Amino acid sequence: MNYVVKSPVSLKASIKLPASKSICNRALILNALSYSPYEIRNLSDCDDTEVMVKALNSNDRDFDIKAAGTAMRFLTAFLSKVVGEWTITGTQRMKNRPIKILVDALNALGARVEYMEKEGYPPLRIFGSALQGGEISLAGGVSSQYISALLMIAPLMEKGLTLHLEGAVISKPYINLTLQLMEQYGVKAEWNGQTIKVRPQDYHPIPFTVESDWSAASYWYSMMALSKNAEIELLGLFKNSLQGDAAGAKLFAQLGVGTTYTDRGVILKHNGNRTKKLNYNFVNEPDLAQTFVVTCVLLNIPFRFTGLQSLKIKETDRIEALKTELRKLGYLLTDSNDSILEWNGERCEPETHPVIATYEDHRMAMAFAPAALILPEGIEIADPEVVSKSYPHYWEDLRSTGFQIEE
Ligand SMILES: O=C(O)C1=C[C@@H](OP(=O)(O)O)[C@@H](O)[C@H](O)C1
Ligand SMILES: C=C(OP(=O)(O)O)C(=O)O
Repeated sequence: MNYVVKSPVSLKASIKLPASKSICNRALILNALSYSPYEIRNLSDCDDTEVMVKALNSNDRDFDIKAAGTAMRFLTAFLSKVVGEWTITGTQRMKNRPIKILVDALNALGARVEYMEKEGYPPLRIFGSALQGGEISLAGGVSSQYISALLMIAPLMEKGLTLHLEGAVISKPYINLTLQLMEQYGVKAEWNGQTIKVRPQDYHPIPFTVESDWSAASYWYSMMALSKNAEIELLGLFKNSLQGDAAGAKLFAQLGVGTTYTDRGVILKHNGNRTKKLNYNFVNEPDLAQTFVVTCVLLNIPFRFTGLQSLKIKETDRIEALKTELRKLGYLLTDSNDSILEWNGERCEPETHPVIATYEDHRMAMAFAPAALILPEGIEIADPEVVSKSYPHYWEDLRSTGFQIEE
């Protein structure tokens, strides 16, 4: 199925964004580890959180977490300390997303995790037992989710855990998010330079409410940047958010979108500033990269984005996907070093009837939809249901604000 998305005459929106799946999936693990009697409030109904809820509440021994990176990594660590024999698998893409760094770390800490198919990749067979813990080194430049996964189970290891992170550490705000949430559940860690230390401790259950998702907010910021006449309010976002992607607000200020914080969320307004070129290192906010790439070309703002090394192992190779799909709209992007994407205004003939492929990647669909505000014919998006990974109500929210969406 494809959707053709067409612009509303004017865009007036007050949107209740989905809850952050990163926070939901951590809170679910921490609730389980603290034997919490409390139900998490404002839990997302997105796929990535649903697979986690299902796994944690089932009596099965075999889990399919579909396309959820956090669920794959967090549950692998979690299950390795729950006595029993478990298997965990996911989509075809998940079977090609590396997990060796985490598996090696767990095995070095006393776990027994084996590959069921290809060495280094899911599916996995996990023989859960009490974990000894101790001191290990692991690469910090592939995915922070391995580190978050280990940290959450660390206080329950017999000797605790000392993690030496090797090389540059990517997606650091997600590690901070993990540590902050652990602290809310009563566990302290120390992070000095390249070393994170967690002593043996118990978690304490707390009532917990999940914030709205700053990554999801970015698509509405993009719509604001691309429309002449719009009023957009986004509910449930906080200035002092635990989420690294809250940094998107500052960055969008350079693309003409100002943010006013209220006691119920944010109000977006045009601020009259637009940079001539945007240079930015996305190493801390990889999930915002697609939003900014698409928004910049449509605003005709050249850019040089670095720190994109993790994009190749996400839901799809996002660097390739962006280049291929923007070429259909007449924009020629250049990549280098597997981590840099640039555009200096290079154009080519656009396709007459472009259809944006989404590669089972929610962010491809969500980042391209705002193009409807600029392209006279609207924008056609293939397999639009992919948004359910993090934002199941995305198309309903667009419709509610006047976008026309036809199959
Ligand atoms: O820990 C998390 O919740 C996440 C960490 C990031 O992954 P990497 O650490 O693999 O970059 C991010 O891209 C993902 O959407 C969610
Ligand atoms: C990369 C993402 O998710 P994950 O790695 O958790 O599958 C994402 O949501 O953009």
